[in-house]
Amino acid sequence: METFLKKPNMKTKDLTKYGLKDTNAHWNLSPEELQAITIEKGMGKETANGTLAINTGKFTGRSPQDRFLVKDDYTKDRVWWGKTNKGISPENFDYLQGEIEKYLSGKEIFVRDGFVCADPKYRMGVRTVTELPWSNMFVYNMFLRPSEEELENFEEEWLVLCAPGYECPDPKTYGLRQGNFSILNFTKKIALVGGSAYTGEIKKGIFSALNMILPVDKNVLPMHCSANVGEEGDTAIFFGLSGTGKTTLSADPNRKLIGDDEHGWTSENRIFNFEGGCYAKVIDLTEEKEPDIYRAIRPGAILENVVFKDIGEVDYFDSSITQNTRVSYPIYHIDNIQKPSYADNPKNIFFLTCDAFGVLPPVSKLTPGQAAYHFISGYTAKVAGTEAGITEPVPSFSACFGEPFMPLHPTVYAEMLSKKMQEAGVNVWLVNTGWSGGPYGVGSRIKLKYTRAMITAILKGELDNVDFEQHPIFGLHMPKYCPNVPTEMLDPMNTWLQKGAYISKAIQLAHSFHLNFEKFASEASDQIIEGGPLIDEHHHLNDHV
Ligand SMILES: Nc1ncnc2c1ncn2[C@@H]1O[C@H](COP(=O)(O)OP(=O)(O)O)[C@@H](O)[C@H]1O
Ligand SMILES: C=C(OP(=O)(O)O)C(=O)O
Repeated sequence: METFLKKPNMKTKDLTKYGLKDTNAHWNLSPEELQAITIEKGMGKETANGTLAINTGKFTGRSPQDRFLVKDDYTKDRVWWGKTNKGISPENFDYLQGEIEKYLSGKEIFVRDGFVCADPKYRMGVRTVTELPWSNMFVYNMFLRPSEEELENFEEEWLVLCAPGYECPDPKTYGLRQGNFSILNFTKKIALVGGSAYTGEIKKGIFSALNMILPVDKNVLPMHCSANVGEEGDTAIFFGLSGTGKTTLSADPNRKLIGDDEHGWTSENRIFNFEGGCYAKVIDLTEEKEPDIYRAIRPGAILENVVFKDIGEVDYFDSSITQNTRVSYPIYHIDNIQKPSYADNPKNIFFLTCDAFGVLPPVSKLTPGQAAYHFISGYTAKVAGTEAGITEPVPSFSACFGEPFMPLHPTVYAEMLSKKMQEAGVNVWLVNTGWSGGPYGVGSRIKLKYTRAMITAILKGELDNVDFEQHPIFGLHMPKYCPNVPTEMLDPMNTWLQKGAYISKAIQLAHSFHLNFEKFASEASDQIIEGGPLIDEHHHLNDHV
């Protein structure tokens, strides 16, 4: 394998224009080469079937507080400086960019040219320069892979500089909270990742960029969702924050996978994947429960932060490094995929929420007003793992089911979605993949096989003619019957030991919804406001709590 390390770089592509000097740059190495280099450098090892396994070091998940957007003329009047999108000055960005360039200069580095956006009309070139060989292999897995010819003529629109080994020594001086950071500059079209080797930062950085560029410049709605399509061409999309089930539920052997995390909805009535690969969680993974993901773990894939129980054998139940153990793989590691990764307007939209209180029904049908209300609210629990500092489910509201990645005001995305849903005449469903029988600590997480059965029933039209009843507090319409699902669990109140305890918890949650929605109320129509919980929270809270 030494040949790769010693081979002079024959390409003449110029990195000095980015301020990178005297580098030994490897351009677009194959995944096999990158894997061999990773192992040669002692940065990873192989499982028995030859899959690369690496550790990301200190950061095993995203650090949302450390993500920034440059405050300049481009972002000034556009960005909604909400709770997680922090602003940084252009001068501080230039300083950090210069420091990263100095840090990478003189080093052996890895360059990868790839595309994002599978629809040719919206395709965008991204050049990623990484300090580590396996981060580069991640980019090969996750972005769309150009042909040889496309590589020869490749033109990048965005540049990602990823230097996990560079931590800013005096973060406060440069507007940072700590030494690691992830920053987008829309004017320079550069994404910087410093101090963190969590590969998710690279893909979520470009996702955040697309969440600005696509609606502003291209009239495309960007969505934090997975997507698949049935034999009849019926597309389904699954919105949800991290850990709610986008990847798991979209991997359905009976349907073609379009993508597991990020999609655009065009004005030409098309849903397209931004990416060329998947990034699945592998904690507690078994072949029986998640066969498609399990079988995608083969040479070419990269396992992150897993623990080996024996030579070459991974213990997927070991969370001693992190709960957020992962695997990235090119989408073609899944058998049943849509090629290319786009399809027609969706017929069904699922909002996945992982309700840690055990209040929301496992499945319910939403009216247009409820759909807009729940999209803007983005209620879920952050599940242990993906975000730094989250060790048990924490209820949260994340607008558009992806607030940390959305630079514009949530109502911009919500209005686009409502219009598209109306035009396409879709059904919208709220699916709780979280708790049943009580809150976290008392009840238990809804079994994957039941969630799958609910989704399958909907996709087959089996809930089209069943009776629904309205939830007394949330106003959601719950089916009274669903094939292959115990009927008593369809109304969550039945699963709690004490009805009174359920009602007070539900009212409490409804109250949180109302409080969260206050900041959006002035911009929301009556129809949307009426889509919220039915109760007047103060009156009922007094009655019941
Ligand atoms: N009822 C359920 N529905 C979906 N996922 C579930 C369910 N119960 C447990 N899980 C687990 O929750 C995790 C969901 O993660 P994932 O599909 O990667 O979410 P996302 O793609 O939205 O980040 C997986 O580890 C899956 O096995
Ligand atoms: C990679 C991420 O997305 P998800 O957890 O939804 O896969 C992330 O949020 O860091």
